[in-house]
Amino acid sequence: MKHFEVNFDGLVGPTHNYAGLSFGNVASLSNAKAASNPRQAAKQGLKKMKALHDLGLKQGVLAPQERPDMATLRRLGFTGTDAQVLAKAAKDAPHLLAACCSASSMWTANAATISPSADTHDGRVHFTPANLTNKFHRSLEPAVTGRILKAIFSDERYFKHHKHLPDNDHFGDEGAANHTRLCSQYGHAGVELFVYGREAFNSQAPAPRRYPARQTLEASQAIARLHGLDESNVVFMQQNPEVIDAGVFHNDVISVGNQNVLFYHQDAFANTAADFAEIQRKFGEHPLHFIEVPRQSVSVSEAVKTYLFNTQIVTLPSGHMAIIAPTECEESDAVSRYLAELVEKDTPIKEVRYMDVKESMKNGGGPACLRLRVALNDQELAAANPHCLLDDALFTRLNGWVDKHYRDQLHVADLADPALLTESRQALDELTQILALGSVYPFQLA
Ligand SMILES: N=C(N)NCCC[C@H](NC(=O)CCC(=O)O)C(=O)O
Repeated sequence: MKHFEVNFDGLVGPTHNYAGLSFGNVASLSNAKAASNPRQAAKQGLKKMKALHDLGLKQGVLAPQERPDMATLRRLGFTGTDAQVLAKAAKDAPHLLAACCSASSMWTANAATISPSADTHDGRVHFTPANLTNKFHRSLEPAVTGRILKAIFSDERYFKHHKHLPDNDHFGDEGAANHTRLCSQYGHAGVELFVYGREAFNSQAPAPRRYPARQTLEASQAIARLHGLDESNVVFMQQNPEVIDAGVFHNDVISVGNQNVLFYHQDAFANTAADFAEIQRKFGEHPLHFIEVPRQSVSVSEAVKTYLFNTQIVTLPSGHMAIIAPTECEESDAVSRYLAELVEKDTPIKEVRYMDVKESMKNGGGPACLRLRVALNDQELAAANPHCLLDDALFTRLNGWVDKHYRDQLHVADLADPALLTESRQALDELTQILALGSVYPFQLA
């Protein structure tokens, strides 16, 4: 049996904008109210997907959410026609309108946590959408995320879908951004690392003071239980609260793993020595590479600025690993020097590829935020919706679809434009046909 890691990248939605919605996310706040370019953002994302496909990797596409989220605006008390709802929200509560227009579902690392069949008790692939409770605009995502995942992974013989955790900060869950899996081969049982920011039911435990810890230990434990993971294959690790306060709002901004490599910053974790000893013990005999980046080489603030750790480490068909980094890393002397040295060292990482995802980066989303990893064997892959797997034809078709429907400039003031709602719904209606998703959006189900 063959095994693959399939990266499902989020397609950037037509309302991509900079609204400064994410307290604790430095880029989101510093670019608040800047003009965005949704067309370019979507094309940058597609280009990254195509580049990974061309490297010989399996690449999937996840559809964006319906925005503006009219159902939520109505639930919050705005009434009348769609145009009236938008106008009233823009006048009385522009912050709510912005939240209901965010294209944040593009960062599919936050869509869900996924455990491959080799790790779970029932031998199925388990999916739990993230509740994203810490940010209102993101808390609007899980129901539709669940529907989209079910439309791709529908065969119950292979796939098990759970409901997102209770919508409360005690169970704040940010999905795969705080979850990494180490393994010798994708199809072999691995060690799943769950990294959390605070303990919700223990006020004595360490926690950040300035910025929120979005993921709780209790949420991570619940996911491990739901997915039927064996205690001997799971490690719960606390993120260093000081780095959360320095702008590391998800663990994937300070560490990334792939197969037998864990690449991380010296300051990433609260209890590095004890946690790594547990990982090593649970991982067994196979060689494991802990690649630590010392703060003398790259400071935490440089890592946050450049997203050195929000890189994708991928295993190429040759067996070597490549690191897919944002161009911001190339533009930093310290980081580009570090990466040039890294590929010469005795580790599996042998090449660096820089990708331009600047439209996403300005909201704090790097290459790794834009993808959700799903490890599948060949039977599971054959059972997944083939229309969501990228090939040259789908790449060309999606580029044409973006050209047809997307604006090349969007200001926060444009979010109330009723034409944007019509354009977005037309685009998404066509997209569900291209990706053969059926009806997944509220406007399609109404
Ligand atoms: N690290 C990972 N995996 N994902 C990055 C998510 C970025 C996202 N930004 C935003 O939601 C900003 C939207 C705005 O401000 O308009 C967030 O903070 O949740």
